[in-house]
Amino acid sequence: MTTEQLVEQIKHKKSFLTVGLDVDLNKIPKHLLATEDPIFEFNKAIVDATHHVTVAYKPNTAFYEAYGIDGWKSLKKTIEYINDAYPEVFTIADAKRGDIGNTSTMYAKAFFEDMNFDSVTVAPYMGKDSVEPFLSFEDKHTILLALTSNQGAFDFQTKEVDGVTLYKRVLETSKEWKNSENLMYVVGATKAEYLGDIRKIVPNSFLLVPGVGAQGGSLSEVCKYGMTNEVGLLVNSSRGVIYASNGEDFAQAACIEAEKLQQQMKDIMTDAGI
Ligand SMILES: O=c1ccn([C@@H]2O[C@H](COP(=O)(O)O)[C@@H](O)[C@H]2O)c(=O)[nH]1
Repeated sequence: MTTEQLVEQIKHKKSFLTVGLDVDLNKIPKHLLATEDPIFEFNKAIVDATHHVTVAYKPNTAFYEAYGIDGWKSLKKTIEYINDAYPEVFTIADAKRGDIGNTSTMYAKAFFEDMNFDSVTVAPYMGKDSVEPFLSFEDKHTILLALTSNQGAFDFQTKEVDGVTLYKRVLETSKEWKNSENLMYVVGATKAEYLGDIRKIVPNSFLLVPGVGAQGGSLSEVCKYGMTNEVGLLVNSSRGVIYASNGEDFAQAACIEAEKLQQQMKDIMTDAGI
């Protein structure tokens, strides 16, 4: 998917909501456990109930890898279902990969070719040759971790190295890499106050912003400092949407939560004249 198609979808749906498909078999409704593939059945119901207000789905691969081969099959079935039934929706493999060049090429093939995701999250700290293999895929997007939502972000990312804050160095340096137009960045919603500085370095790049909902980040603060005139944000909520209920009404409850977030996004976009 091109960035233009993503922007079109955002304007059409008046939404920049990303729903995180972080499926934990201990949290899903009990009646689904009797089905052949409970993870897929859960995801399908969530996607069918929320796609009208959602522009991206973000399965975190950890939640599938934890179930071994069966989990990986459920992930593949999920992405195939989204791509077939809702091809306009952007897909993100939250895998946080990155390795020496030839290994990164194999990671990129796994997510872009075999799984056919639109994007994958990548850790930047092995540097240019670990990221460029992802960037070479046309109409695919690499989402580099910049300033993460967790407390541990303060251990390294906000520290100064040679007079430059590390996350700022990640942003500045990565802009010089080959095909850097295919780059997006992760910035946690819990770090909204940093978004002004981040936008000085990457004024137009899309930012994937996890951390609203369960982690307590504020949607309005994120938009105040991080929104561009084409929105430029994909704001993620995982647990806050998908576990709104663990009863038989789980999909309907997820729909209600997703629609609430979309309504707030629509209001913010309208106020900004988008
Ligand atoms: O900085 C980061 C990077 C990734 N994540 C991931 O996003 C979701 C958030 O889930 P919630 O349930 O909405 O808290 C999850 O997959 C994280 O691994 C993040 O939270 N922060």
